[in-house]
Amino acid sequence: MLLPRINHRLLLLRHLSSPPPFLSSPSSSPSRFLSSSKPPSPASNLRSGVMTGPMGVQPPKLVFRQLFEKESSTYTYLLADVAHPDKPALLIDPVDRTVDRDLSLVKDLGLKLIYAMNTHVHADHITGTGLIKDMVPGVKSVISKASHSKADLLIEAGDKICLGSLFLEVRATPGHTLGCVTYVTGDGLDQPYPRMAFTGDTLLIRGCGRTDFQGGSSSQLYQSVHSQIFTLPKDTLVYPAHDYKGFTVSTVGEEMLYNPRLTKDEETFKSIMENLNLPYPKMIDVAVPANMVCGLQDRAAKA
Ligand SMILES: N[C@@H](CCC(=O)N[C@@H](CSS)C(=O)NCC(=O)O)C(=O)O
Repeated sequence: MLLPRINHRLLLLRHLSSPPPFLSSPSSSPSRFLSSSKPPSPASNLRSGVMTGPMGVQPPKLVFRQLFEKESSTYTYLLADVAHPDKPALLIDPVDRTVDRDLSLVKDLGLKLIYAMNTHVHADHITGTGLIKDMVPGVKSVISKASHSKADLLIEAGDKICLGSLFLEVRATPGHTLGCVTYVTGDGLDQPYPRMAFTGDTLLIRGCGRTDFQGGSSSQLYQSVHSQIFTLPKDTLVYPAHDYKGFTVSTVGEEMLYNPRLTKDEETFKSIMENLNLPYPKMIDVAVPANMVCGLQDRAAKA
């Protein structure tokens, strides 16, 4: 069967100097969100996992699912633009063990998976991006250039990853690892509201990623969170790559108030991080080399 060809140069807009047409219209200025006489209510934005725009009058566009892998307590996220004829979709931080489940959901929802993305080189599980590439022809694996890993698309801060008419901004948030990034949904009237930040292991709910291996640095993580995440609107939803306590989602405002590590000054934060005394992840020696090639461990060994 012939699959439609997708021009990935059009989908990945590097260091966009001027906003795309839909953002340049005066009606899409962020101040319109504030000046709306009818403020958005949660009910108007979230219906059965489908988000609409801030006024609740736009056709639903984003299909969003949070999926859990219980052995590593990892969250995988599925996003799709269902208003686009192709229904393009992407997965953030898929896990090898749950690829079948994730792909079957993609199929059930009639989506066309185009990207399998990582927020960073994981140390506790093997990414599903390699398996997904094998199972779904045409899917591109994505990871940051700063991770020094192999993938089809090596992204950098400022890149925009387009998904139909939705897009994700890339923010560099090193600290847990050198190459950690946070993907943030776009800013604009036709983008999901509130914005959503996929923080990987940089910012966890009431916690943060450890900084004691893989080029980690507590001072870098502190700066990353404060400059790249805590500067987002306070109602931005925070979706981490892990949760060990049963939380599913937080907001920037909530973490700015209640995160027990990141509400402290930098020196106190560093001391907290130096004294975590966490055992190394059980799979670190297998997971890191595999994830440096986006999980294509068998192929890399054979090559
Ligand atoms: N026990 C797990 C690993 C737990 C762990 O170290 N989690 C990491 C993220 S995965 S590398 C982390 O940063 N934790 C921060 C924290 O405060 O818990 C295993 O053996 O896999």
